[in-house]
Amino acid sequence: MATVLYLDELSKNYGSLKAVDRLSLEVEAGSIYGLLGPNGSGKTTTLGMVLDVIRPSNGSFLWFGRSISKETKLRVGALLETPNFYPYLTAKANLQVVADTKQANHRHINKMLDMVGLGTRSHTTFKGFSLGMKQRLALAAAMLNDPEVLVLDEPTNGLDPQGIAEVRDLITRIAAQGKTILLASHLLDEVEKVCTHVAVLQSGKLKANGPVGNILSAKDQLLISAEELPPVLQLLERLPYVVQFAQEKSYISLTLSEGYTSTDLNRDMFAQGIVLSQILVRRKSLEAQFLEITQK
Ligand SMILES: Nc1ncnc2c1ncn2[C@@H]1O[C@H](COP(=O)(O)OP(=O)(O)OP(=O)(O)O)[C@@H](O)[C@H]1O
Repeated sequence: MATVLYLDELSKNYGSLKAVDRLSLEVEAGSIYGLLGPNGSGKTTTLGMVLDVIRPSNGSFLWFGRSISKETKLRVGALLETPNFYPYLTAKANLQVVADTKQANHRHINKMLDMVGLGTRSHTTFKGFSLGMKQRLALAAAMLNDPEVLVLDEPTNGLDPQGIAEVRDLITRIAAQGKTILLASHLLDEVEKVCTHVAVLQSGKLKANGPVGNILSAKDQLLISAEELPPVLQLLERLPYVVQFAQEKSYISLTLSEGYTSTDLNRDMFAQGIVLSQILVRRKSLEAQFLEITQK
């Protein structure tokens, strides 16, 4: 996979505050890369630096293997905050204005309005739009010159649940067209639902990064008990899908490989003549995992 964006020890200091502290990461083509972190963790500053609106204090970054330039900027669309569209112009007229400033072809406008689900509302004035529709129009504007990469800062901020669902769906549809998306969010479940990769930031520092499934997958823990624990422990040794187990007083806690459930375990125990008296699933919340990562 080609590397779209490469950050090498990128840093930004505001006086003594290290807003972004030696951040290194790689965004691969076709990924939906989430920058996840609480307010003030440096997400917006990072996006600002790679979009050339904030000057880094140290470190460097490359887009498509090159320093940022007019040419690389044309390949990256951005949505940093809800843009100021003209309230009394229609959705279509607003996109015409944006197309002119970006020197993008007007023939993409209808296609983009359709893509963001505003095709039938192209003649509605911007002021009549819900917040979700405004955000979708902003995404259409960012996509007008057909960039390979979209950079989005908190794209669902302030939206109601329906607006959130629409924008998230739109992001995954855009990615399905082969675009790369870099998305900053403080919402764990947003990153888990939308992103393929994640970098967890805290106080400007990278705490963890990798595929979302590796970093944020909450493995359920099973708690089981039986009248006699030794035969259970012996069988657990032999079951290939048991990742780890430990006896805790009168019960055993364990985790299973991806794709296996308590039903598989119960069936295999029963086949060996073991009747489990209790099976409990203890779900590890994403929040608990996030705390684990950020407290490391
Ligand atoms: N222009 C500035 N001058 C001084 N400090 C700044 C400036 N911009 C950001 N900061 C500080 O840098 C840190 C990182 O801010 P940043 O906006 O990048 O975080 P964030 O993760 O995007 O948070 P949020 O979601 O609240 O925007 C914060 O402590 C913030 O107060």
